[in-house]
Amino acid sequence: MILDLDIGNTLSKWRLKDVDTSEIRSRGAVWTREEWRPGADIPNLEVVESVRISSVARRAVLEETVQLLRQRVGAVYVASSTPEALGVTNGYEEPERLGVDRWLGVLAGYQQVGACCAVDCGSAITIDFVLPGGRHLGGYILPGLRLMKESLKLGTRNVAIDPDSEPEELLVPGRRTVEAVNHGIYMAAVSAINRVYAEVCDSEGVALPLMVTGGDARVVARGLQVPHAVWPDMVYGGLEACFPLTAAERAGRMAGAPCVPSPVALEKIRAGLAFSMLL
Ligand SMILES: Nc1ncnc2c1ncn2[C@@H]1O[C@H](COP(=O)(O)OP(=O)(O)OP(=O)(O)O)[C@@H](O)[C@H]1O
Ligand SMILES: CC(C)(CO)[C@@H](O)C(=O)NCCC(=O)O
Ligand SMILES: [K+]
Repeated sequence: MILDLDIGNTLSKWRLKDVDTSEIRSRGAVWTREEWRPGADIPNLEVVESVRISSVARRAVLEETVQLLRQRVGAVYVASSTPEALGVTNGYEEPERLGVDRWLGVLAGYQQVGACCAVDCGSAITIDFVLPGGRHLGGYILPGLRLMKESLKLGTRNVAIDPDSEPEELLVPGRRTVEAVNHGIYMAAVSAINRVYAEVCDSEGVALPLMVTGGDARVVARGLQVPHAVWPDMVYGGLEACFPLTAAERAGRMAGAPCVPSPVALEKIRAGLAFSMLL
């Protein structure tokens, strides 16, 4: 079994993947600040042969995790942001400073569709771009839905946006504090992504496929105006592409990779942008 670990700022997600069949056997999540110690929420390490890790947590968290896993598991692979990988060149001035979850998302996206826009809606919302030919441009970081809400300190932190609500409901003026906050932060996230996507496609002269991942991907994606795919396992896809272990992975197939719709024509994106500038 392969253990894939995605250690985020809030949650550490894991999944167990069968080396022989490439099937996902189980999944779970634990709070990142908690100790990585076997228990109900932790996979059984007895069955694990290799571990692949993406971590954006404090260095100490990763070090402790790796140290513990090395005692029990044959092979431990830790992903890092590099100047170049799998045909993509990292757009950061200091490539190693690009969050590795962003880098893995970009690599997965490029492997799946080539040039693209990769959005991660987690503790932070990140928006990254790769052009045809593999040049990563860099991207944008804004607070995630939860962080925006907590920073307001209006007593609404425990009332989450219902992930099943329709974007139309979420965009009307709120008539209670909790509604005003939820609708406000939803509007902030969704309109930032719509705008940044259009601006970058316009200035680079290319319509890009769009992929969305992270804990808030589903609800945020519903407010996006252009074709897109939700890809919950996008970061894991990057781990698979960097450290292929199964036959399917060696053939370039990532588990759970979605069918990504073609983007709308660049003229349409430009027309939408021109229209929003008039408002
Ligand atoms: N059970 C949950 N616990 C915490 N957050 C959740 C949960 N379910 C959904 N979320 C939402 O998911 C977001 C966290 O997403 P994700 O799990 O992708 O975070 P993360 O990986 O810790 O983030 P990052 O990688 O940006 O640090 C939160 O903003 C929250 O709104
Ligand atoms: C932005 C986050 C927190 C998103 O998970 C992560 O990618 C990170 O810690 N990045 C380092 C800073 C950067 O990417 O520029
Ligand atoms: K993440």
